[in-house]
Amino acid sequence: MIGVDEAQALCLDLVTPTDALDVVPLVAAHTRVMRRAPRAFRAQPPFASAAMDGYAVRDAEVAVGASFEVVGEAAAGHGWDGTLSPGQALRIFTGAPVPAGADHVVIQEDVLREGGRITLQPNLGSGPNVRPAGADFPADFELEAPRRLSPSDLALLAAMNIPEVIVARRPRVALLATGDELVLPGQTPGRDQIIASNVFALKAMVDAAGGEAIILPIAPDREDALAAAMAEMLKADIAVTIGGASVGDHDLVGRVGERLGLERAFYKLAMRPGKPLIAGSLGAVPYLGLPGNPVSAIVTGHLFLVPMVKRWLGLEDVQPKRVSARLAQDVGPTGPRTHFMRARLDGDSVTPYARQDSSLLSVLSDANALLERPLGDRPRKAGEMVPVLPL
Ligand SMILES: Nc1nc2c(c(=O)[nH]1)N[C@H]1C(S)=C(S)[C@@H](COP(=O)(O)OP(=O)(O)OC[C@H]3O[C@@H](n4cnc5c(N)ncnc54)[C@H](O)[C@@H]3O)O[C@H]1N2
Ligand code: MOO
Repeated sequence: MIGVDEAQALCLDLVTPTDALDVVPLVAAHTRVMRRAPRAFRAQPPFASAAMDGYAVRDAEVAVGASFEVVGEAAAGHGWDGTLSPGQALRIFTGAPVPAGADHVVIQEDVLREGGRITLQPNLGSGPNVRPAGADFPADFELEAPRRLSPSDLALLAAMNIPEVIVARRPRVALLATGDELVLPGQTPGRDQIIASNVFALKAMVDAAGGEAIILPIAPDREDALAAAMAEMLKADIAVTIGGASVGDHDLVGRVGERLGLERAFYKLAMRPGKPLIAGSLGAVPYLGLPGNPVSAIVTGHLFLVPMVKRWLGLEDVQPKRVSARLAQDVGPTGPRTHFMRARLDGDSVTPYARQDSSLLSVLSDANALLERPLGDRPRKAGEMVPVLPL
């Protein structure tokens, strides 16, 4: 069986970053992946501007007791066109262009004004209270791409006078739950049935990663019906089945996939939970066959599906973040599979849950991290540093 790192690399290899692009206005661009680096063509601020309300003067003339004649006024949006001469001051407000000849704004609290003159007072601050032109960004500034646009990115793009951005289209990710035992929430389950659950977590994860998950009708454990349902996924950008991946008589996904031209990249990996994962191409569509156990499906979704969505969008840094944390308690040795233990991360202290069965959604919901225990690892003591994946 292959290891987790190799499996992650093979899954990414299945995906080509899309060249399907959308042009969207800034108001619709939050979390979209910007693919072209836009250029500002205008510095910010575009002129030296006052950082405080007060009086613009020459820095060389600033001294306690110095006195100036006030010759005019500048406010934000309303500059003053002249040039200050020695001995002159300009009344100025925050955001106004600093006039030629001035390079210091004395704040009004440091000034005594009498009629048309000001005198600088003993508590004089140091200044200069002037924001140079281009202090935020220069005229040739480019915002690096690809990037997933944050709220601050949107403000920066607006300041650059960019009203719309070129972003990757969202990948359509088809999610197909399989199994005769499943019904949707709100339906009435039969005596031997349970509620399909993990598809809702996977949809939320895909959507949050920048994709557009489509939940297909549940497919039964019959070859022809499953083949028809899986054929629907050939229209998607990424295809995902859930369940039926293991070795049981009713685990049909691999076999049916092959009828539809599935080329496997791998089947099974040394990971707990998630061993019976299938990865490959279904026709031309990147495909994952996730195991059905809810925790297995969600953990493999986190480690393999979400990075595939991000790669499709054109992002480079796609793997889940790992941090280092201190074990809060002793843990035993691991077996032949890397164990992603459901855990609680508090500050830099990590505690695995006692119950680790891959059916336990209540434990996963309480968890906020996965404690990664490499395969064949020795017992570890409380206080040792270990890798952790925040959820
Ligand atoms: N003899 C062996 N049996 C099993 C092995 C093995 O190696 N040899 N592997 C086990 C492991 S590990 C896993 S994980 C499961 C995965 O099996 P499948 O992918 O075939 O999943 P199913 O059998 O369809 O379902 C497993 C379990 O999860 C429930 N399920 C399925 N889909 C959903 C859903 N959408 N929402 C909620 N719950 C779901 C299903 O009812 C089963 O209880 O196989 C082990 N067996
Ligand atoms: O690998 Mo299974 O996912 O342990 O339950």
